[in-house]
Amino acid sequence: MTMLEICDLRKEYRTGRATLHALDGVSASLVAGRTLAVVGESGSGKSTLGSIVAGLETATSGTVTIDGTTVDRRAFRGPLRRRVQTVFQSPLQSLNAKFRVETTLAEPLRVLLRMSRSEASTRVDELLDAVHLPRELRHRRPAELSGGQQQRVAIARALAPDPDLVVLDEPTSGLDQSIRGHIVNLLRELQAERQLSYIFITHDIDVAQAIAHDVIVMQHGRIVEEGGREVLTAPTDPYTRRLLDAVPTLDPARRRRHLRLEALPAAAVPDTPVGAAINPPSAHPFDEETAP
Ligand SMILES: Nc1ncnc2c1ncn2[C@@H]1O[C@H](COP(=O)(O)OP(=O)(O)OP(=O)(O)O)[C@@H](O)[C@H]1O
Repeated sequence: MTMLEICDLRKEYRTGRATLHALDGVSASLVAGRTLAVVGESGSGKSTLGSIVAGLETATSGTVTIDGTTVDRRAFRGPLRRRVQTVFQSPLQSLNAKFRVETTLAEPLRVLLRMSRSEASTRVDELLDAVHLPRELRHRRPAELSGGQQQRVAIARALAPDPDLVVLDEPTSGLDQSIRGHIVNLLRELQAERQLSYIFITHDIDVAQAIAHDVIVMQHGRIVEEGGREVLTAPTDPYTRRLLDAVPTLDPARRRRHLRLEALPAAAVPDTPVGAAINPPSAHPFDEETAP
């Protein structure tokens, strides 16, 4: 079922006398339980799109609906505040440096799910388990964690209020190559367990291939190509081809080992909806992959 509809979205910024079209008529949709990867060069409008969907910015015109509810500031004062969460490139954008992990994770539970202190405390352990972090880390502050651990805490924080849609804006870009694969695997595992829908913004084509079910390629605020993962292996648009050509050439098997991606059980891949232009689940690039 389509959960997200983006219709003719425009975002303009006035810069002096000029008008910059950060988004210039973007339309897209996302079926529940799937990942829409948004790729494109720097400045193409990816983050602007994610910020509007996440209710962090308002569009100049156009609409975004989530399960039929129009996304606007008012909607984000209601249930959408719980249902849509974000993960950013820098975990420190989501984590308060002064707070211990347990405070960071308990806050959305207390505020958005109205849990008691003891309920929230138990749930903090469950969230740490879900992102494969030792429970003892609950007593640490962000500075006492590695970059990968910080990003796992940021993901746990996004999961805390039990969202339906997570907007991930370059969540692996600040991490070492070896850690990226672990985070991608974690996100895929969480998606399968919780039927999460993702908007995954990235300039990293390998990561996009690893996580995407559907892809949009953006340039100058417009979609220049869209489709299933094959957009990233057999692009038809010259801009997408140039984007892919800019990626250092590694053969696909080496890329997968590079990212340390693990196979998920077949059932973990969301069902292919009827009529969706994407590869069947068995064609997922990592289904046949075993960890190196
Ligand atoms: N607050 C703002 N004021 C003016 N221009 C802005 C503002 N925010 C973004 N822009 C411009 O809008 C365009 C799209 O920016 P956006 O951050 O969405 O691109 P992006 O594809 O996410 O880039 P990157 O990968 O570098 O983050 C850029 O030209 C950017 O300079």
